[in-house]
Amino acid sequence: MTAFLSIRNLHKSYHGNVAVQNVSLDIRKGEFVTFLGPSGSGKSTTLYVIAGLMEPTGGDVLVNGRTILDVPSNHRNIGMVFQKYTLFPNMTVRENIAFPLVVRKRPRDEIEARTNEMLRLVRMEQLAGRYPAQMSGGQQQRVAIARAMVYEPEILLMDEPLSALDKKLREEIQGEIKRVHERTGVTILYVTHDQEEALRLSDRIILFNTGRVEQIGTCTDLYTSPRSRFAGQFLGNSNFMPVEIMDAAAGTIRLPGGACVENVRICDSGDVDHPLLMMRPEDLTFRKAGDCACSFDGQVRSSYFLGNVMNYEIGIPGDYTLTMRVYIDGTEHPPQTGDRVSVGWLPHKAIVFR
Ligand SMILES: Nc1ncnc2c1ncn2[C@@H]1O[C@H](COP(=O)(O)OP(=O)(O)OP(=O)(O)O)[C@@H](O)[C@H]1O
Repeated sequence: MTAFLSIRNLHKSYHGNVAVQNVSLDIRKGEFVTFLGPSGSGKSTTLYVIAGLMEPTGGDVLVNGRTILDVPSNHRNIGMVFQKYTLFPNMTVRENIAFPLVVRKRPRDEIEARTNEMLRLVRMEQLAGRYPAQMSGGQQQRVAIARAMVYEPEILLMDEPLSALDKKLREEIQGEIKRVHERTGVTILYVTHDQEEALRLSDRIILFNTGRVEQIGTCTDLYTSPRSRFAGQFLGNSNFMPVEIMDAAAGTIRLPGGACVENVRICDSGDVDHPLLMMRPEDLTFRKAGDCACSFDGQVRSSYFLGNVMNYEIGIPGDYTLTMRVYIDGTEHPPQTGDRVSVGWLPHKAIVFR
């Protein structure tokens, strides 16, 4: 991979408390990369170091192979959009967007042309004369994006830009951000703790956990091949169950009830004390009793309807509960609470972390 932006062994402590440790990553030009992880995992700190708003304790940040740590923040050619709307309240939409060019003393006609282009890009031409207080949160964030992009930065950093918006508006602006990315080809680094948002927007996700990079990959990589319990748990829903590994090479495990199963993927994760089997809720299906070696006999504890799928909680021996997501096509009678069922699963889709 030809790296456009590289981070090498980044380290940051605040008064002796480690916030980011040993973070290294490479980002291609034009990529949309999301920093995903729980609160306090070091996502924002990493972003601020790239922006030049914070100095690292160790490590390097390179663009096209050259360090940018000695370049002041305002000369880094990096745009930034924050969670809180940071528009100037006494300026109109048009004046807000034009501001970075005015500060850079660009010629009048260029300012005019670029500002119009940005107003079109975020579809705010109709509201160009409004003041921030006269607009919704979503509209203000679109203006903030236009203002960050007006001087054509090579990199756009976004720190939870949509977390103050409601779900519907968030989805609308996600579409808008995708469009800006496709039209301009700008490299975007996007911080969020919302897994759905990360899946919807990113080319690749960088998963953070306690100041370290836990896993880097495409959305499907991370979902189908998590490398740790943390990754499997953070992205998507999963069922976990302690098992015994009988033969790691053949992927043979023994389930709590004593049954043995082959062909399970075994993964060295480093974040479990005991081998743990992970199964995604949508990889479980109802079977007729006894027709599959890989099945659990259980009883429906509860269920609820989610539009086109049913979510089931199934109690199985050993006091475990499996969560299932089953597609409902309307032609069959789905099991009801209290029904005895057999839950089938596919070993090759399951993972054991050890
Ligand atoms: N200015 C600061 N002074 C001291 N500690 C800080 C400071 N900023 C962040 N931290 C600490 O550094 C760690 C990483 O914080 P950071 O904000 O980078 O995480 P984050 O993943 O972006 O979390 P969030 O989603 O809550 O913003 C946390 O433990 C946090 O408490």
